[in-house]
Amino acid sequence: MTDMRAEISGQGGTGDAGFNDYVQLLKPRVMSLVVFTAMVGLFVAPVPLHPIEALAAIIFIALGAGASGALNMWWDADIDRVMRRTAKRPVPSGAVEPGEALGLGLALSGLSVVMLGLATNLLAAGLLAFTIFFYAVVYTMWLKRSTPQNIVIGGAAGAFPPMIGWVAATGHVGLEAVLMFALIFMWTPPHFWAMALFINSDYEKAKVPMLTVTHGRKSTRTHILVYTILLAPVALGAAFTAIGGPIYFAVSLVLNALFLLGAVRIWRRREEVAEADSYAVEKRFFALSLAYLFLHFAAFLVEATPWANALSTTLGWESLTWR
Ligand code: HEM
Ligand SMILES: CC(C)=CCC/C(C)=C/CC/C(C)=C/COP(=O)(O)OP(=O)(O)O
Repeated sequence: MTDMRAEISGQGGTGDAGFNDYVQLLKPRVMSLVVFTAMVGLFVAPVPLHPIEALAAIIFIALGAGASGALNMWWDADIDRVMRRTAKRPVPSGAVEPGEALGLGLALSGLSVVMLGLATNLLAAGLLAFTIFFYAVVYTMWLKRSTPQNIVIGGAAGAFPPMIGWVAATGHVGLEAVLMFALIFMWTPPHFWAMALFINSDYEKAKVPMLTVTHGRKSTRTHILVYTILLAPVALGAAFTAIGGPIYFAVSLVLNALFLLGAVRIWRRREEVAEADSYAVEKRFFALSLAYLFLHFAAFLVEATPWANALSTTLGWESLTWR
């Protein structure tokens, strides 16, 4: 099977991979934010884990996330080879054999799920297994090449990590875990489509039916605005739950105002103008999307500290909170 995929994608691999090639296989940059959201889900949960258990849970969720990245790179080697942004990745560049990427992805998936189950609970392990399956099989092998809604549905995979963290600590799914899921789920389309606006030619070349390819940039701009509008009440609503508070609310208000302004600017942009300035506004919006998610989750973390609790009590925030 592996050899067959290697043949299909026309690559054998030299096999002379260094340690860094294996690290790159785990998509460390993207997964760093994924793991941060999982860590926040774990720390803001109402049941504190023993520090050793918490550290183990974060390590195994990170391993699982990396494993899903390796499986994605194994399956996508043929299109990654065609796209400028991804051509130097370890499998398409030939540094890592396709079979090695598959083997590492499967081994780390199994290891991370079993170890998370042993370190925390079965539900957390089951959710991790489902998330790996959703990203590697449902998104990568099925949706990515078949529908422009690929990242809307597939985005669920990236939304599960804080829920896994929460469940690792509590053993069950709570309202707050669902809200953290919803926040990432609604954030993913503007995050991804902003980037698709300025790397559309890559997807066109690789024949991946991203929204920019199938419906054009104008429609994608409208989609970004719609999802950014829908995202705001989800993000702000979390302020009035047990994981929110006045600091989170203030941070979220500013971030949503900036994100909405950015989305409106993107929506109003004429294509000739965007092309003339090399998609500078779209690139800034993509960078803002990363700060948006990071700062929302950092604010959840701040709200879990004793002095933030004291501030909430002083302001009477509890009376506004849905518990
Ligand atoms: C289906 C969902 C998603 C898609 C299709 C998507 C797609 C992408 C792509 C194609 C890139 C450029 C990556 C590169 O060239 O290395 C990127 C960057 C990034 N994404 Fe996403 N993303 C998704 C969800 C997420 C989630 C859930 C997170 C974190 C919670 C995330 C965090 C990041 C980060 C941190 C970067 C910047 C990486 C860097 O600086 O190299 N993404 N995303
Ligand atoms: C715990 C766990 C298993 C977490 C997984 C989290 C997850 C699904 C993150 C997805 C983020 C991501 C790298 C999308 C890239 O899509 P792409 O593959 O289309 O991007 P590419 O073109 O850069 O390969």
